Amino acid sequence: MKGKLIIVSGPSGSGKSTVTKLVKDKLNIPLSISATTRKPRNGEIDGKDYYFLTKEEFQKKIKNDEFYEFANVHGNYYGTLKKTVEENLEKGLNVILEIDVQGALIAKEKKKDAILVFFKTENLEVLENRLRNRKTDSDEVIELRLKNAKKELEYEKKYDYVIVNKEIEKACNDLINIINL
Ligand SMILES: Nc1nc2c(ncn2[C@@H]2O[C@H](COP(=O)(O)OP(=O)(O)O)[C@@H](O)[C@H]2O)c(=O)[nH]1
Ligand SMILES: Nc1ncnc2c1ncn2[C@@H]1O[C@H](COP(=O)(O)OP(=O)(O)O)[C@@H](O)[C@H]1O
Repeated sequence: MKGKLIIVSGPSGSGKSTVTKLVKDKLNIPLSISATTRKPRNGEIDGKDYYFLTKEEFQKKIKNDEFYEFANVHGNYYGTLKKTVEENLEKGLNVILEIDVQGALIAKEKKKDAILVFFKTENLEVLENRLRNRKTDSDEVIELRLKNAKKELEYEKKYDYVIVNKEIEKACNDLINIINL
């Protein structure tokens, strides 16, 4: 049997990385590492958090048709490599992609039975507090992410499930239940 493709999106700061990492560990789902032209944050490791590429390297991969999907998000390119998705699904492994709303719709077009899960916080104030407390981004970057959050929230209705991330443990269980449906 082939694996399931689960796609997780949500505004920056909604907690999708935190919850997805915990769920992947718990269910033994392999990591799917995206490529990006964003600069690494403190503590981020190339080949673990992302494949950090130059714009030229990224564009070469676009030209060589290496991406399952890609998009420009908050001013940088992000993309999922085809091999990350296709090899694992063929092996019968579930794949979780944590990607933006544009990429999610591209992936859903390609694989109609993909399950789309949208993460959000109770309100924008909580989102802003989480982004500020994370201390990974400058004020300018946070402002842009909050501005984009309002647009991203309009995509919620296109998703199969919505998780309001209040308690981490509850959000993890919600995601596990969706995967196991
Ligand atoms: N389309 C697409 N989006 C991605 C991919 N990888 C990450 N993203 C999205 O890019 C956005 C920014 O990610 P990141 O810079 O890590 O910031 P964060 O969301 O604040 O943790 C998020 O919405 C991610 O879901 C990818 O491979 N493809
Ligand atoms: N349920 C939660 N309650 C409180 N803080 C959370 C919760 N989920 C995530 N966080 C924290 O909020 C911040 C943003 O989470 P993160 O997973 O980086 O979001 P995203 O990947 O959506 O940008 C991080 O500092 C994380 O530790």
